[in-house]
Amino acid sequence: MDNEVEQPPPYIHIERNEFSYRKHRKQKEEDINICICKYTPDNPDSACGYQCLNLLTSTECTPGYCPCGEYCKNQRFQKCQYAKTRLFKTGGRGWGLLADENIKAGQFVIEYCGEVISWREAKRRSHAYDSEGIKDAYIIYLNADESIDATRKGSLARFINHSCQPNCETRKWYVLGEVRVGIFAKQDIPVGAELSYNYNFEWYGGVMVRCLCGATNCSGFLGAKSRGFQEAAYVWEDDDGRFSVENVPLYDSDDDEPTSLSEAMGLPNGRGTLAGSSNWTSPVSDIEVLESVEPLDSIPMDAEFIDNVKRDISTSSGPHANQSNFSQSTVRPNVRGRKPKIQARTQLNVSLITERLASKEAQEEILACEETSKVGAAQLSSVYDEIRPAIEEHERDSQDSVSTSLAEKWIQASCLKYKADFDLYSTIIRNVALAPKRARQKQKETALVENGLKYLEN
Ligand SMILES: C[S@@+](CC[C@H](N)C(=O)[O-])C[C@H]1O[C@@H](n2cnc3c(N)ncnc32)[C@H](O)[C@@H]1O
Repeated sequence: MDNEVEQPPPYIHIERNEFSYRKHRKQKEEDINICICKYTPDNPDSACGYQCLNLLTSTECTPGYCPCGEYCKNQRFQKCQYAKTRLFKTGGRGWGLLADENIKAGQFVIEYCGEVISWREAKRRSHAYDSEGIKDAYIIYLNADESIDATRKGSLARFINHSCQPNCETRKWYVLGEVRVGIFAKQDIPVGAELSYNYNFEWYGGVMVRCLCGATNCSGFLGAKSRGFQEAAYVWEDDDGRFSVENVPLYDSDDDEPTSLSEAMGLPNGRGTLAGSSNWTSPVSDIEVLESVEPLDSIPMDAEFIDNVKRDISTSSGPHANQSNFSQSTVRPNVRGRKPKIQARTQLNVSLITERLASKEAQEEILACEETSKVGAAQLSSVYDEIRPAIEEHERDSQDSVSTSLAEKWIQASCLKYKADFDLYSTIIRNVALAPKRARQKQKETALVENGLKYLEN
């Protein structure tokens, strides 16, 4: 009889994050938040229950400082107060974790432990794991500078799979001066149900994985919304029954077969041709192309912008340059003989755009928006100056450690600045797109005046 029970690939089990590239931060006394809870035996919830100020700000109480002492219930990460879970083998998604007891909505399930590493190291390791053939990704985002890597060392949380309709979520908590990531139940989870959360972390290149979560709103691939996903093209079934993807094209055509290299290069037997050839018809509409008009991003913010635009775009030419404001998308030959990828690169109709942006109305409108944008930028930079000491004190370039009121100020200033920038760009686009309407309106007005004069003459 075969007594061997299948086990997941080996890893080192830890229940505390490990710090190899830097030391664990020591919590300074002045940084310790002390709540005002009081333990009373007849009301156990009084000991750092749902009204605890620390709990409400996702901060664990510090032992020795909490007024509730040993009764404090707000030290779940420190005391590893996890829900009961169990490993199991899924169909097609490797190992997974399931609830081994009923879990209540909002309950802390488990901490995502691993090695705390810098973003640079995360990127390096991710590529290294990829080339070592490690298919499962265990690196998650911690903050602007750091990640947690549970590939070699981690807690059971490393086995929780992704779902586009998850029953858990990740939450960040401050514990003794460090940020830690916990998995929390989003809803009541019955015993035996698989635990899942949405992998909202940046997918560092490498192979893409087809999502097998089965949710109706499934986005198709793990990390489908990440930047890394844009690079990729093929779905294959691995030996272990998992689907992986390499080089997924940005568009989804009705026939997904690979094209030959000659097709991809636009040679005579191919359907597509490189930009500039009259055979190619772009499936990308003008509206879609508008979203990615690159030169508009780089229009300088001063009164001489028209001249600069003229200079910047005077070199663009092409067969379609005089047909519309934004002409053909270009096609990048795919070196691996796959379908050509449509790139939303555009060529501009130079004279038309210059003419439209040169109108007095356009200039006035754009300059006014530019002014608002400058005010927004100045406000943002002054708020940043306020925040800087707090950031420097905490030796990290994030707003994790500033007060809520300052963070709110920062958010308001950022929104103002983004809105001003948006207004500026949309004004430029509107002036390019709507100028003919304005011209027609003027013609109409002139005609009305002329007709009126004629009427009076008669
Ligand atoms: C953090 S690990 C989860 C545990 C993993 N299943 C294991 O066996 O160790 C993430 C990896 O699990 C697999 N995975 C997780 N969720 C998936 C899903 N919804 N569909 C397909 N594969 C999934 C992918 O290979 C992914 O890189």
